[in-house]
Amino acid sequence: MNLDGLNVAQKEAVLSVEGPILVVAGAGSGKTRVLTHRIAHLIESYDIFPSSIMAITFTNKAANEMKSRIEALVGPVTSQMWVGTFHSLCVRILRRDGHHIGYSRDFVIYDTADQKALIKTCFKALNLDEKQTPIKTFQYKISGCKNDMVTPEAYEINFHKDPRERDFIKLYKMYQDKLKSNQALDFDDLLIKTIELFKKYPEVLETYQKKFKYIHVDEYQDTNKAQYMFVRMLSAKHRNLFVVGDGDQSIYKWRGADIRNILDFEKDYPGAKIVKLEQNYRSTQNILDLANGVIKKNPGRRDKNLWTDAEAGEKIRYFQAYDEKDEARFIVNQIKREIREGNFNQTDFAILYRTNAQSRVLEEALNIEAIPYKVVGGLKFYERKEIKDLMAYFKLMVNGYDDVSFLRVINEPKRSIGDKTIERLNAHALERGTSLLEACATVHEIDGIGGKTAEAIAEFYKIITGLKAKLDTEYAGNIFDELVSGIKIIESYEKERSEEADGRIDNIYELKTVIEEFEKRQDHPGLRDFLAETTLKSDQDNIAEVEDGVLLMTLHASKGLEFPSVFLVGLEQNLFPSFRAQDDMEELEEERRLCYVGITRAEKLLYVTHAKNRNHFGRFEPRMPSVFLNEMDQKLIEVMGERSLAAALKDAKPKEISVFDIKTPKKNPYFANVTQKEAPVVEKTEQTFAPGDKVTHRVFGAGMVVTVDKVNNTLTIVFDAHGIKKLDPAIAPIKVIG
Ligand SMILES: Nc1ncnc2c1ncn2[C@@H]1O[C@H](COP(=O)(O)OP(=O)(O)OP(=O)(O)O)[C@@H](O)[C@H]1O
Ligand SMILES: [Mg+2]
Repeated sequence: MNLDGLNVAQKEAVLSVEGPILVVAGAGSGKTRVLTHRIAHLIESYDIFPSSIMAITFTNKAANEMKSRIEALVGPVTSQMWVGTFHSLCVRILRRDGHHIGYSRDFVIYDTADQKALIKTCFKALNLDEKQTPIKTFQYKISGCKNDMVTPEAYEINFHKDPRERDFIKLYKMYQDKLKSNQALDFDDLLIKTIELFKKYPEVLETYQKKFKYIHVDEYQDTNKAQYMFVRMLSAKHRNLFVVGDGDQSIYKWRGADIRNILDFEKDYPGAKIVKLEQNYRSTQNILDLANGVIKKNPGRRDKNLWTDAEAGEKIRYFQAYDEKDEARFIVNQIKREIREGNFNQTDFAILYRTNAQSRVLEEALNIEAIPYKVVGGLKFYERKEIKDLMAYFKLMVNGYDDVSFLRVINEPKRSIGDKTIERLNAHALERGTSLLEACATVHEIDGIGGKTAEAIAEFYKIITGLKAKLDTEYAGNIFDELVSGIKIIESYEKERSEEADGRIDNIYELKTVIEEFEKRQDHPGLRDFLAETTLKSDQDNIAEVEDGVLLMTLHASKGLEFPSVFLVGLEQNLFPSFRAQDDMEELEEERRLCYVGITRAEKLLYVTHAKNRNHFGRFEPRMPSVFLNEMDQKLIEVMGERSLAAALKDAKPKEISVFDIKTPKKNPYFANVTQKEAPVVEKTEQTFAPGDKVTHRVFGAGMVVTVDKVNNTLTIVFDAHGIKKLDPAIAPIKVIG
């Protein structure tokens, strides 16, 4: 096999055939390339059967990419290898051998929606109240347990004394039983059950161990406990495990990824060969220097200095925008200019942001200039669930006959209105020849709908018709506010306390911003007009969406990918780094790794932008530049706008942008309601903490202290909905609750 396209260190890795091997290296140093070449080399030079090779990665996109890279090297035999995501490989194993542990080969896989429906059934059976604990909370908790391989039984042993955990224990057990009796597995189970199979049936494990003589894992730094176990068991016999990763790119702690898997590789696999790659083939030296400078600020990492043969390249282009629209306009103008000057094609650009809600303004700016774009791994703004729901409310206000919109929102957020009730309402409407909405007016006359359900429907009717009456007199922004508070949609997402729900809340406020901006351009209250305009616009959006457009995606979705020109946008405190990092060092370090991932996606040109003000939660607020901007070497930066980075940072008084100085976390509007309900939180306290203490944190909610480290002054706390965190008790807004 031709190894010309590899450097010395890469060759060393590719030519290592036996034993455990870890390739640990920074971004763009060819880890994925080494992994695919190694597989090709095994086949071509050692006549290894393709069917004895396994290669694992994290996303379907990455798996397909890997397959085609291998295929380009060795041709169609690729199809005999097992190349896939952890989940897809486990499915294959369970289809063949799941019968040992009671699963037929036709088991079904439950996606998140199915999973939710099943949890709901369990809620009913156990008489649990969805309003008290949202289904999502338990859904995340189950997933968290499974990622850490904690069974219901194990959970019970640890937490049975805690009365607040009893419901969860019952639910988790019932959920597992029902999955089993439905012959169903959820995503997390795919791994868990495979491991269970291997543990209970060593002879089954042995056949796979014998079959897979060579196992490969890309992005090893993001494996969680279950994935780690899976790999460990499979490779135990031959010990030919080849993993590649970069501790600096571990960005999935919130999904249970454990960076220690990579740090401990030598310990876990004695005699392992470690190969380090230092030459980067992706980016210019300026881009690399910037990345190195930022990631260096993370303590406790092994320093590695990426270098490149490539030229210094363009400087990093910095722009401070007046607000998010100005930022979007700047980006679009730059894209247009670069294309016009023949430097890049439209497919060469990627815009990376921290939160999904940021895409809206960017999409709009691209639309105005008719630049085709594609939102990768996510939905366009107007296709997102919460936005569609609110738009359906508006449609229903404008047109009470719109039964489709009615059905979309009658039980959204949850009002305990089930299929039976809908059938009865429908029959009632048919009988009277009215719309479903009108049928609600006389809900108390319908047989079989009574009590709370009837009240909920009556309330729904009241809200819609009440707002309908104001459509021509009241400003759309106010109607929006009344609707959102009337249906309690924010509260319902707040209760979930998950990243996903936080994103949805962001989007809801973003919609308010859109509405208010629209209205500013009108001389009359304009919800009707707004609705008409956006419906048209979102149709046009579809026209603009093409495969070869500008790419928009979150930083998380960009891992492993590369683009000639990258915009890293919204570099502002409490956005990137996220507000979650404001009093949590570990979160901040994870955000910094995310920043490193973002910077290192760029090949030739990198822009970093931030806005001085931003519409956020429906308010126009001043923003502080991100602490990461402060960490960027200004010598590498070229100022694009009127204001230099130095000036922006000076204005913001460096003190204010150092997260280390923040003692009192700013109140976060997400949690405004939650905070009000809780007892006042003592900020700086003389409280003492002991392992086992139940605590509540203003942002992360309820949790339990696991360890108290007096030397470093940190507490390790397991939060119900946010996993394990290390916090400084002097800074974090925590309170012992008994
Ligand atoms: N020896 C080499 N000669 C030429 N190009 C190379 C070489 N090694 C890697 N490359 C190219 O450099 C780019 C980055 O490689 P690759 O994606 O494998 O890096 P990586 O370490 O997996 O990055 P990440 O950490 O971002 O996943 C790719 O375009 C790859 O083809
Ligand atoms: Mg890679």
